[in-house]
Amino acid sequence: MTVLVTGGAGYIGSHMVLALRDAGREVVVLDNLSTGFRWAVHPEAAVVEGDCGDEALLGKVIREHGVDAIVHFAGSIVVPDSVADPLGYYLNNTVRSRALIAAAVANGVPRFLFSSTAAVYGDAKESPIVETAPLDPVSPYGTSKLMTEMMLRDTARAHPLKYVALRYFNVAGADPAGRSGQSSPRATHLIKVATQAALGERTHLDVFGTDYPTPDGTCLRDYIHVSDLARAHVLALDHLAAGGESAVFNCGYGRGYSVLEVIEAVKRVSGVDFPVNHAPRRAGDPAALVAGAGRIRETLGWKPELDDLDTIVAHALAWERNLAARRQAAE
Ligand SMILES: NC(=O)c1ccc[n+]([C@@H]2O[C@H](COP(=O)([O-])OP(=O)(O)OC[C@H]3O[C@@H](n4cnc5c(N)ncnc54)[C@H](O)[C@@H]3O)[C@@H](O)[C@H]2O)c1
Ligand SMILES: O=c1ccn([C@@H]2O[C@H](COP(=O)(O)OP(=O)(O)O[C@H]3O[C@H](CO)[C@@H](O)[C@H](O)[C@H]3O)[C@@H](O)[C@H]2O)c(=O)[nH]1
Repeated sequence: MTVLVTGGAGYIGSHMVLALRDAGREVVVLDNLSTGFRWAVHPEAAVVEGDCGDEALLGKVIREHGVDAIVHFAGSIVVPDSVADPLGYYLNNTVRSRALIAAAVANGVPRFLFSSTAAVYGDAKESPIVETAPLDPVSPYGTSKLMTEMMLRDTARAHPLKYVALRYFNVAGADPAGRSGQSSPRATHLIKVATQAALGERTHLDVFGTDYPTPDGTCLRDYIHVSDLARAHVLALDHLAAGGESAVFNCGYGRGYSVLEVIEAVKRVSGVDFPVNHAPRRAGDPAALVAGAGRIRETLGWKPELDDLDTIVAHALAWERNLAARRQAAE
């Protein structure tokens, strides 16, 4: 079984490649390296530099490598950018996903995993949010992902293709063995930015909004360790290979931490008291996003191994130090 991983040079995709290689699977990565890094890909995985919307290239890769499962991470991920450039997001996340699904069907690939997001729920009225909650994205990013979920649902009804859509909550941390991590210098994610502040790479951290209807006034999020998330994907592939039905799963631990709690954790773990400013709310931030996380445990037997905020922060910090050392070595 060869698994095609689109976006395998990116943050989450590179951890999936590690998990697949750790499980002894053959892997081919397709990535256009727009935000990913070739060095982030496990050395035993094949790498094709190209676009996941290029149907001719996809057909060639699928046939040459004998691909029988596709895991689709490639996409654009910054919510405010999607508000400024909706058509760019619909092109990269929706139109190109359509091409990839079409190539899967045309070449008889039977299994497909898709990186979806908690953003498909929008401003959820309930917390925790279960998979059957209303789908009402408030950003083009969320809509672009929901449209792909719908394409997969309809395609799976018409063709012999089974799929799993995994709706990630807030992905954080880094490979415990230090082989990969969040490497984009422009990343906007809270834990990444806070570790950069702890290491003096940023002067301070802004807290976007302190007047939310939450216990301390800052937003609640469900932070899931990237390596636990990658293992969930391996189990989802096993589920489909064993004849399991197409499904949609939330990926989170089912517990929310506030922005201030995360900052405290980064200060505690790093031992550095960096400056924190209170700033206005950021557009499009829901107050609370916490996963109803039962379905994935019951269906896939997924058991988190790294469900601990300090562990997530410690691994993120270790990776940030690793990146700093790489930069120094390159100078
Ligand atoms: N990071 C999160 O918290 C989070 C949360 C929910 C969902 N997701 C989803 O997970 C997936 C991976 O996110 P990430 O955080 O690893 O982001 P990332 O930017 O690190 O990875 C995306 C990868 O896809 C590649 N890529 C982008 N467009 C491409 C294209 N058209 N053809 C080929 N390659 C392309 C990039 O070069 C990069 O390597 C995305 O689909 C994202 O929407 C991420
Ligand atoms: O410098 C910062 C960065 C973030 N935040 C806050 O921290 C929380 C988390 O923000 P961030 O880490 O940027 O993640 P989200 O905006 O929650 O989005 C992530 O998680 C979503 C699912 O929950 C996914 O859909 C998105 O792709 C992914 O980027 C939010 O309240 C932000 O306002 C700050 O206060 N200061």
